[in-house]
Amino acid sequence: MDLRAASLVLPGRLAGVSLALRPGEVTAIVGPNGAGKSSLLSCLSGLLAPASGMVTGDGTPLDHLPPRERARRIGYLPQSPEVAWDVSVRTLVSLGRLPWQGSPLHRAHASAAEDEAAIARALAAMDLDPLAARPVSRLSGGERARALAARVLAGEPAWLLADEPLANLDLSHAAALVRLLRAQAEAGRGVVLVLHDLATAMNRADRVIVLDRGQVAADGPPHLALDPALVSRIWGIGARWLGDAGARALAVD
Ligand SMILES: Nc1ncnc2c1ncn2[C@@H]1O[C@H](COP(=O)(O)OP(=O)(O)OP(=O)(O)O)[C@@H](O)[C@H]1O
Repeated sequence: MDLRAASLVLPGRLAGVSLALRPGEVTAIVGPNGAGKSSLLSCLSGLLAPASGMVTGDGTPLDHLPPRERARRIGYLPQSPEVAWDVSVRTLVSLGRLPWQGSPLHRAHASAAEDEAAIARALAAMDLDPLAARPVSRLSGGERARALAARVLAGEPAWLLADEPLANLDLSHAAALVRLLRAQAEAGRGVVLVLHDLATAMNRADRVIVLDRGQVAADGPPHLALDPALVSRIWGIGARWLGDAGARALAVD
């Protein structure tokens, strides 16, 4: 499924954003605080309705899809997800399978074995096996972030939309999550990440969208979208890229 945004407007947040996102790629959305990144990701997930404009998946407006079908297609990890109940990590992750559960006669119904296998894959991918029985209230901030990411991964959606998924992770878990998301894209899924770390966007994304004051300021391959002159202008800093392709670092004055 492709994912398209047409002229999205949310007063004070998005000022006419149009994008065509492709599966099989890691797309990074970057921009200063308040640029509209989270608002755009919420609209792309179908959870926030724009005042005008439309988001479509393969030409179908997202609000025409039944909620479970939309959830099977689009997994969304918000910036500060709430955990409503103090369940175990395993139970939290298993909630990611809800979109696949329903009547056994339903076309998209998953068997219990498929659910178990997806939950096991997500727990292992986020290095949560030793914590699976632990109540969520007794996790560190980064462990909780990994559990919430695993919940989304367990749903095995066609699109993974994640708002600053690396923010609370240590270096090795952040690197593991980036590798996993790249592998998901290589397997044909769509991956869209809001990132603050421009070096991760430069080195690990296939495409970078720079948002500024609710508008797309640049959109393209990382080395073009993250041109130092544009970075300097939009973030209001002196910026230079150092090092070789794939391992660039941003030097900020
Ligand atoms: N629920 C809301 N209602 C109205 N305005 C909002 C709401 N949430 C955010 N805003 C405003 O919309 C603009 C864009 O916010 P958004 O959270 O999308 O930015 P962002 O780029 O994700 O920022 P950050 O990097 O700080 O997370 C900001 O000016 C913000 O103050």
